[in-house]
Amino acid sequence: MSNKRTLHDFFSPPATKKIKVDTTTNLTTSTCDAASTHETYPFPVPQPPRELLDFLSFAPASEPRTMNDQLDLDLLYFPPYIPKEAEKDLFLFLRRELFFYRVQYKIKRGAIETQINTPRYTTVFGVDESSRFASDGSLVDAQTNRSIPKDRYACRPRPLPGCLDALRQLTESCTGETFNFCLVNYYASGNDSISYHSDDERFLGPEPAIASISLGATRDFLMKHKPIPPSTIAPVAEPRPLKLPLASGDMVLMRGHTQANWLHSIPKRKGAQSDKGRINITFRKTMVRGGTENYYRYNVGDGEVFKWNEGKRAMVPWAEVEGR
Ligand SMILES: O=C(O)CCC(=O)C(=O)O
Ligand SMILES: [Fe+2]
Repeated sequence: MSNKRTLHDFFSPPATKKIKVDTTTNLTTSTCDAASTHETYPFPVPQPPRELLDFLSFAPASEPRTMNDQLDLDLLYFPPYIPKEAEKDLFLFLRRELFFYRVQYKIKRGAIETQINTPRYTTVFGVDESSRFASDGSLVDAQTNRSIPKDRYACRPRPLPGCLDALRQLTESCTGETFNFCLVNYYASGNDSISYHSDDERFLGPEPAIASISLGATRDFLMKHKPIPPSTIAPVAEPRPLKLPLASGDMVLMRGHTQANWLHSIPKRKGAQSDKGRINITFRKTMVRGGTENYYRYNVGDGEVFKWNEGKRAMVPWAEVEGR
């Protein structure tokens, strides 16, 4: 669990090579100071300032606590993971520079259709294991390296911008896991939330590892075991619910049997810090196409783009900002 390669190395071009900016595809690779662009991005995402990257490369900022003393629970908790010197600037940078969505969709149960308004801002980057992004930003088949068939995806997968890809690399080296997706949540206030769920979709494989980084306002992360049928009660203590008050810079790695057996949530919150925003970044590994479709549908959707507005101190529709 060490991180010998610095983020400086990651962003610096190799000494012998010239930075190559591909003008035909509107994509710059993340090895230089140029902003990350892609035909699917509404606007470019700049690289973080050098000092921020320097501090980030000292992650993890603490030794992790293993939490596996309960039935099916397997967590690594880093309080904190992001160094103190970087946590606030990273929060401000990501809130200011990323594009977000407020996804709405309908679910049908029997004859009843319900409108769901996702109670937080979301955005997502990445593609499942069947494909990868070539250096020109196009998608190629992971096995053959040939362009993917046009109908492989109904959605339009987006590569991780340099800032999130640097965090991904760091997190891979700190956890020994590998990730191909990055989901970002922005909770604008204590009124935004995520209800109890588990990230146990089949497209993540049998024992998915999910690294979850918190920035900004402290929010309670609640966990509870899924109901255990009475007949299968094992001769172990009944699992107790957990409450982790996740502070800015903390990371929780959920792995092993956790997703299959535990639910987690960020409930609405009143009082302390409830007027402050919080960013959550999760890194995951999606095995098949269905996962890519699912993540873009529920984290980008087809609604308008939001961007942080410093004057209004709020996410506002990007079209409004641009005067389009
Ligand atoms: O915001 C968090 O800490 C949790 C987010 C989460 O559970 C998810 O995106 O699946
Ligand atoms: Fe989750």
